[in-house]
Amino acid sequence: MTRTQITLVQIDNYGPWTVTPEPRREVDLQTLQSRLYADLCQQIGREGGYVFFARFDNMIAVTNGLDWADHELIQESIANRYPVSVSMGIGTGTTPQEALAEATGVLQTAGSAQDGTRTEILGGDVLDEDERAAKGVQVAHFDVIDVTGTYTDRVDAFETFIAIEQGYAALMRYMYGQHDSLSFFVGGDNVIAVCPDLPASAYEDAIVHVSGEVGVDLQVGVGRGASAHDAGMAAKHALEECRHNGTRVERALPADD
Ligand SMILES: Nc1nc2c(ncn2[C@@H]2O[C@H](COP(=O)(O)OP(=O)(O)OP(=O)(O)O)[C@@H](O)[C@H]2O)c(=O)[nH]1
Repeated sequence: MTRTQITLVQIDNYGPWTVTPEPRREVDLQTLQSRLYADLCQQIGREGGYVFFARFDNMIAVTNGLDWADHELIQESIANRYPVSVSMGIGTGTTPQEALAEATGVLQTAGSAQDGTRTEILGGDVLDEDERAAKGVQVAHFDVIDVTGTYTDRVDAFETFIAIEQGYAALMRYMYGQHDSLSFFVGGDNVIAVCPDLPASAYEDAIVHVSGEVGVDLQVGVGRGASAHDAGMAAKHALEECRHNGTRVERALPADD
């Protein structure tokens, strides 16, 4: 059974900071946001976690391999090196949706994202040792079939961008609404969904739905592991199987599944 640990990372009091004492240069904000994201990717990734940029001021991480001390260290390191600090809410659940709702509740209960006195919150529950060792993360790596031949080499780059974003929007809504899964665009034509235990038919239905709604054709590899990294690598290999076999859905799940 999946048991996902999700960490919501929120930049403290960021809205007011972006306009104090006057609006800050947009390129500087973009640089700060992308550096902070890259930094978190590296720090969370070192422990096998994944972090997604989401809205950049709110980033969502799958942190099954990270304990309380790991979170504390990351938070301290960010505050020491950036002009902003971050708060972190941690939640766990049998679905990613449930875990994120819990993580969000931790920060919302502590106060507003735009409260200058609510800074560096660290709260919530982490998985216990047994749960951390279990293969509790399911990752589905979706990509567009032949994006290069259908879009990149044929149509205007902005038309391609719109098509990919529409596919992403249709997929993220479907996977969240139907399957309590959290899907994130990760670049190119790729979307990574963090999912609970789902049968192959759920992924097939999602692909049919997106194709019917916005005409974007997807394939998906699904993996399972003790960390997002392990599950994600298995998913990438399964996606290669799709390419090799010409199939839409391939799953690489542990033998005891
Ligand atoms: N983040 C991320 N991006 C990737 C990955 N693989 C490919 N990409 C991006 O996706 C783009 C398209 O690559 P592909 O999906 O291999 O190309 P394709 O034409 O759709 O080919 P098929 O997927 O084999 O149908 C690349 O230019 C990269 O930007 C990946 O594993 N992760």
